[in-house]
Amino acid sequence: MTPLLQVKGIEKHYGARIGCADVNFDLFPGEVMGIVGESGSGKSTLLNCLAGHLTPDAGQVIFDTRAEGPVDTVTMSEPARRMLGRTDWAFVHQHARDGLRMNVSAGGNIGERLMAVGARHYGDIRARAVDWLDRVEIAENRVDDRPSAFSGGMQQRLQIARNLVTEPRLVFMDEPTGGLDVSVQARLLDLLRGLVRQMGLSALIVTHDLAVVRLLADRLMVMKDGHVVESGLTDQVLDDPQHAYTQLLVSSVLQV
Ligand SMILES: Nc1ncnc2c1ncn2[C@@H]1O[C@H](COP(=O)(O)OP(=O)(O)OP(=O)(O)O)[C@@H](O)[C@H]1O
Repeated sequence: MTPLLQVKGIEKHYGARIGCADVNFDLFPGEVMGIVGESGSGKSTLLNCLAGHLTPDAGQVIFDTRAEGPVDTVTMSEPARRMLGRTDWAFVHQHARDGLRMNVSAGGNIGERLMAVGARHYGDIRARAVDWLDRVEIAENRVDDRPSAFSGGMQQRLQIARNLVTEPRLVFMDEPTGGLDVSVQARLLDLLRGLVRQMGLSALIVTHDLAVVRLLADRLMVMKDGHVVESGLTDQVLDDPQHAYTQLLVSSVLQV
């Protein structure tokens, strides 16, 4: 099987400071990879390098595109990368307002993504928007409301609907449950788990919350000071951590 994503020697510095270095891994279709580590370990830098938001100083990010097969997204043109962002990729931000258009209705937020990939028929677009609102447990009668009228949890669910409606080949998620109340997090996590399973999603999920990776990720990479210090199957890494830092990370949570 061709990997969906091949990450080779990715490195990013901010002046003399290491953002991330020497990151190598493959992601296969239908796989969910968790990236964990404490604050400042380089998780967001890595995710942003992979999603084309930051240009790495070195390395390759080879993505198996729908249109042309495997392509290095680091060296591809900016317009081509932006097109990938609208078609093959999706990015779920920690703060829903970074991933939503706050002055556009909920239905419009979902419909816009569909139009970006060529949908034109108003009735079809609206029907799919309503269907996706339902899938993320937002009542149909909220379709014309703006996200600013939604709670934080609803906004996050809307952001997820907007991202998944076009059935992207790869979903990047940056702390998708961060900043929400614990009970809201649990519900969102449950919903995400259902969607990941139903859709067979391929995803990269950055989080500092081991419960998130325990529930969602097949595999795990543990980062410290910009480097991957341990990786493997999620259950294996969490139940039998080999690296002292992973042991510390796991033991610092009571129960995951
Ligand atoms: N724009 C920037 N300019 C300078 N240094 C940065 C910048 N962004 C990140 N860094 C540094 O790069 C390193 C990795 O940061 P990064 O934000 O990727 O970590 P993180 O694991 O995602 O942390 P958090 O969970 O707090 O977001 C840190 O030392 C950080 O201070």
